[in-house]
Amino acid sequence: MKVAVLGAAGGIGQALALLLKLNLPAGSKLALYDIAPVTPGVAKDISHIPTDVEATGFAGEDPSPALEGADVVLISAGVARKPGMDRSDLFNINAGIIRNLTAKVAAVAPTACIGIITNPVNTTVAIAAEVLKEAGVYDKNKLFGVTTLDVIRSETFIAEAKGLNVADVKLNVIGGHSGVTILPLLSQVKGVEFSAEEIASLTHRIQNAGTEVVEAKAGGGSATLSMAQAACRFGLAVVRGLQGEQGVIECAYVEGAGEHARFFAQPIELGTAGVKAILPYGGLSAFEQDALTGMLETLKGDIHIGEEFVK
Ligand SMILES: NC(=O)c1ccc[n+]([C@@H]2O[C@H](COP(=O)([O-])OP(=O)(O)OC[C@H]3O[C@@H](n4cnc5c(N)ncnc54)[C@H](O)[C@@H]3O)[C@@H](O)[C@H]2O)c1
Ligand SMILES: O=C(O)C[C@H](O)C(=O)O
Repeated sequence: MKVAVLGAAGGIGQALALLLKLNLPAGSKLALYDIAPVTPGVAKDISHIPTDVEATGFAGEDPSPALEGADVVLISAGVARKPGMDRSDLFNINAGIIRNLTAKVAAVAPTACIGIITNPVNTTVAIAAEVLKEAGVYDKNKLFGVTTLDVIRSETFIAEAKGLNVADVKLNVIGGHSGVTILPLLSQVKGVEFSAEEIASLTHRIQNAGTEVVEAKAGGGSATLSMAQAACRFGLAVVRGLQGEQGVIECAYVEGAGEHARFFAQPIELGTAGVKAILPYGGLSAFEQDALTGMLETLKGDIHIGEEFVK
């Protein structure tokens, strides 16, 4: 199994590279690419860690050597928010980066599963899909917006608020990855009751958790370490599915049947060819139904911007 990380010298990329070096199955290959000249050094650095994962690093304008033979490509290349910015403010720079990198993936590793971390995810995934389509290699079962950070935040905040063992907290987070489009289904957490105030405040905290980190980092960027853990969890799930493990389930932002929007974050089962099945996300409370209805215009608008960018 070969996993490539594009944007590997960044805050997410370096931490993700470390986690993958520690956690990928024995015999895996890990290719790190970034425009930053330090990238071969990042690979050299983690290559001294004694695990059976071979790390190589590539810098410069061309990601092709990192992509050759890749089964999974995780993309975190691009700029991050500063206080006062929305994720959509990153579009002007990140849209072009995702377009160019996805075109390289289409040319060099056209059957790879691609996980997009770069913001604004609601839009960058639509850009990647259109680029892959233009290249004639789009497989909707192999393109994912990585929304796992919303899931791990939900698990953490709910466990803290209710005094639960975090390992016991399971829920789906559906919709997209920004503001009101992030919808944690708190009503599905087993064994706890939430008051209406708790539902409102926990939902708000999960939706604004990215901003919480951006403000706390005071101009030094956005979430990197928690994001790396989230991307590692998701990347390993994709690898486990590709290797034939049964019952591998995560939420991700994928193109499904389009009941709500072309792309929608929802629970999926991963298999040997990417998405094996889109799973039902379960019943919604009245609060969640309203929130779902209320987000759709924003989500569809974000997707439309991505589709138009490529046309
Ligand atoms: N999906 C999520 O939940 C989530 C969470 C956190 C951050 N993000 C997003 O991830 C992205 C990266 O965040 P970060 O904190 O790692 O930023 P960063 O600035 O620390 O790292 C970005 C890296 O991308 C590299 N880069 C830029 N253009 C490139 C290109 N064309 N090819 C290859 N590499 C390129 C830079 O050299 C840099 O090393 C941002 O867009 C951020 O908003 C998403
Ligand atoms: O908030 C950001 O800009 C980064 C990321 O999307 C996050 O949720 O932390």
